[in-house]
Amino acid sequence: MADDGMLINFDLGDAPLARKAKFVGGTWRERNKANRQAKQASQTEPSTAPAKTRTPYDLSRPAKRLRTDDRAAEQRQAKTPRTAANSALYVPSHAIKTGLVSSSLFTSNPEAVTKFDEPPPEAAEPAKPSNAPLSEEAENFRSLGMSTRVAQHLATKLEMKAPTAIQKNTIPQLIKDDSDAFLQAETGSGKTLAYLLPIVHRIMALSLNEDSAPTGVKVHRNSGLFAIILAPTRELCKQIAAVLEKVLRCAPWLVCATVIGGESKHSEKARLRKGVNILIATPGRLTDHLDNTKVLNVSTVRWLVLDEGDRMMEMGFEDDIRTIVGKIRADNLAMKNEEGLVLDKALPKRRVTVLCSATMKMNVQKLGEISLEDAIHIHASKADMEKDAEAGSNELAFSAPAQLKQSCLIVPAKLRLVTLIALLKSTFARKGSVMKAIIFISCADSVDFHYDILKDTAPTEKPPPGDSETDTKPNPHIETTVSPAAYITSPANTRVMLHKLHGSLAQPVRSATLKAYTECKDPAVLITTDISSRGLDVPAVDLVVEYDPAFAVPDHVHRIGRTARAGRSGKAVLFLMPGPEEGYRNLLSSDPKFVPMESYESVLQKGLASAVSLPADSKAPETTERQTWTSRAEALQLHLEQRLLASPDAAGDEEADGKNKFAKGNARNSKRSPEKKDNPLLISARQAFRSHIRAYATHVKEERKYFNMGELHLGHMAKAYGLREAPGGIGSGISRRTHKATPAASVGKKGTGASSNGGKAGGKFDDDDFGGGDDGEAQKRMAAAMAKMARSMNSASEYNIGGY
Ligand SMILES: Nc1ncnc2c1ncn2[C@@H]1O[C@H](COP(=O)(O)OP(=O)(O)OP(=O)(O)O)[C@@H](O)[C@H]1O
Repeated sequence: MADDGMLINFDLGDAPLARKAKFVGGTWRERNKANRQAKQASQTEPSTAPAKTRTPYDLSRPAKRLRTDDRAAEQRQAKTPRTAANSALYVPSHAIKTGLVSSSLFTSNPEAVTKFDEPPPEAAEPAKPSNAPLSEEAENFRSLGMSTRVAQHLATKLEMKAPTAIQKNTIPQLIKDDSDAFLQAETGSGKTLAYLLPIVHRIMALSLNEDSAPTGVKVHRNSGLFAIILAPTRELCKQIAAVLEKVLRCAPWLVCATVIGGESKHSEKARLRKGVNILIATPGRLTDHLDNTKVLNVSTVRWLVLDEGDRMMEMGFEDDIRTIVGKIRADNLAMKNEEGLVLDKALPKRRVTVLCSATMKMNVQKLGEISLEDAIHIHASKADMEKDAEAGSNELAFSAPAQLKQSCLIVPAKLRLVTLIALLKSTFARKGSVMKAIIFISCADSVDFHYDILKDTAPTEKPPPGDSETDTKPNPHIETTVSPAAYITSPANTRVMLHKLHGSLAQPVRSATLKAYTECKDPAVLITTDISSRGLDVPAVDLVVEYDPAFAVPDHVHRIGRTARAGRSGKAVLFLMPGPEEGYRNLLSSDPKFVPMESYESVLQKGLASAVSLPADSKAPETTERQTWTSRAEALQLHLEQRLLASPDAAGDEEADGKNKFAKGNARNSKRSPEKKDNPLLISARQAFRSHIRAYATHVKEERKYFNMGELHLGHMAKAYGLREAPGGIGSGISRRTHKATPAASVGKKGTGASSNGGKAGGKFDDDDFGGGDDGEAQKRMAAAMAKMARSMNSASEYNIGGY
């Protein structure tokens, strides 16, 4: 037993606990006598043992004190009403009976080896935004070659008067030239409009000339499909479609549509039959339609855009993209041979492929080989171009927006959960300072657990927003994904709304939750997986917390890029643990000062400076104003652990009745009698812990020296899930080796969403769990196998399994 962190997992029984003193030296008789005397002394006068004989791992004092104090506290609680003053720590009687003793939060934690950086001086000039629109005087959309009609529409209806740097460099190029292009620019720099505007402009030019006078050619929805935009996720497709619809309001005769997984194929077919000019699709679903929907004619397609191309490759869409490119190429040729393109005066003479991403990886080059011919590489600035050239083709070349303030927080495993709560509490302490935050977590099970533990248990007086502003009826799709938060509220922000989003949720739930988060008028937190890391554009996001580090650096860049968009400010905090993980900071930036290191103590001190508001049905008293931040952190941790230990009836929602997926999974896998119900929160925590550990093993090969399974303290990590059980119990089957997942195992765990792999550490991984997992052929084969399975399942999510 290495330290007291592990002791949380033992049932200590009722016998007094004392560490046996070991006597060395002297004769056997003398040692025996000394042992006998020590035994007698410990039986009669346990408290008189000299303090110096206690080791840091001495169990006797805390165990005994806790239990006697708690018994007394229990009796007091029975007699007197509990108030904030009379007890800070409430321990339920069953916890006392089972003898569960929590290890101290602040002992035996590994020290950070890196020295903490001084906070940046207050007077420091804030960095100039690098992804903001340019000045109106210098540039406007008209001067880039856009028609007056579109430029005016952008300025008056969309409040976009000047282009961003990437738009300035891309729009004239794609209007005048028919070359393929690769757009690479920071997150939030307006890449979507950079490729959409030239397409819209050129399609509009078929029917309207420069002065918006009719050309005599009538274009309508049945004139042909001119552009296909592929994106990796349904959410991103919907978002691109929403931007395009706004732009097309100035050309209502043009129609766009989406074909994405999770939607009714029947209604998608009906829409395609009616006619569509610009189609936004996920690759899997488009391939499906190309195979099965005769009415989908791609012979007139002049643009193919691959948005977030690197992500699509990671997700195993390579074959789909090859099929799509091949089909368009073949149909274009057939069309040309037959009658030639009638409408091709304003349209490109050849099919133009545009590749678009904030991050460039080797797999993008592969994608380029499949789809691009002599592509022009378009950057936002000359500096970016030079940086990219310097980095060379084998290097990762990307950076975060200059105005984005990054920091990393070195938090020992045991303290992770309380530190997260403290960070969020101080984030929402002032009204209006932060409106929206996103917390990235490695896997869906862990998202579920953190949502469950952080949400308030009180029935909401005001229902979460429905589908429209006037809709006062609660939206059933968000019943289990949107809730007011406990713990992180403050007197200034008494209502902070909590949202959860991951790929294992049904599509209507995903869409409704994202909408609720985007439109939420209260301060809002989104707890999510990497499903939200790409492309998601919610301008009001002020803070991104990477509670679990990304599986690969490019994913980190996309995650933090959800804030500081289009010139706005933003902050990103990365949680790392003391030890090898500290080295990861150097990977994020060649200048470590760029990502300053903060101490968790300061976060706890700030966040727990005032009392924490506990969930409405909590039996524990509020933490008191008189407590110090350390005792408040301990009380909070104890309270969280006790919530997991409460009887299912006390936890008491429908989950306890077996409706909860975790409860079901537990009943299936548990060796105990199925009647014995566990608290659903405890089941959720165990499941989340297992999945977290498995996810930890899937960091990309180059980064595993920082995220080393061998260095992970399972007992300490369990505490971050409020668990007191032995890692041997909750983590059984977890291998400390980082090994490549096999397709079969992966598919199994994906498919079931619970531990279905023969009692091994199961758990629901999220969409992206394999995105950054393992390298090489095995990874690719796995992704391809899963993509194939998704297609054969037909209903399978485009995003739900590594491929989609
Ligand atoms: N010219 C402009 N003026 C003002 N705002 C703009 C302009 N162009 C784009 N935006 C806004 O900038 C935000 C980011 O745009 P967009 O989502 O296209 O960025 P992106 O570069 O694709 O980011 P990511 O790489 O994260 O997907 C959006 O809210 C968009 O409305």
